Amino acid sequence: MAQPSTRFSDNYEVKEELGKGAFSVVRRCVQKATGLEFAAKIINTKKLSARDFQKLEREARICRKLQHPNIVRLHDSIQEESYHYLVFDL
Ligand SMILES: Nc1ncnc2c1ncn2[C@@H]1O[C@H](COP(=O)(O)OP(=O)(O)OP(=O)(O)O)[C@@H](O)[C@H]1O
Repeated sequence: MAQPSTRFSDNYEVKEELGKGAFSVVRRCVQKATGLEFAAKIINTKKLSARDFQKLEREARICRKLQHPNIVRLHDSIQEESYHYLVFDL
């Protein structure tokens, strides 16, 4: 049987909480391969309605396109079984 995907925890070490959003917790994380630090916005997708889930996908799609010195860059976007991880520059 296929193992559930653990792409986030395989690749990042989760550290302290940096802040909270309406549907998310933002935590500092360290990319294991590089030692680089990022801010991971961790969203419990089990609590989201279908509409909210669409909004989350839209947010990720838009963030991926944004390139501006005053806007944090979306580095990675990972969907696992119960959580979605948006990995931003810290
Ligand atoms: N890239 C980052 N670096 C450092 N801290 C961050 C970063 N992103 C978010 N935070 C912290 O997390 C808090 C919540 O993040 P953000 O404002 O993105 O959430 P939100 O848009 O309110 O959330 P939601 O999408 O759940 O409604 C911020 O106020 C800030 O303290």
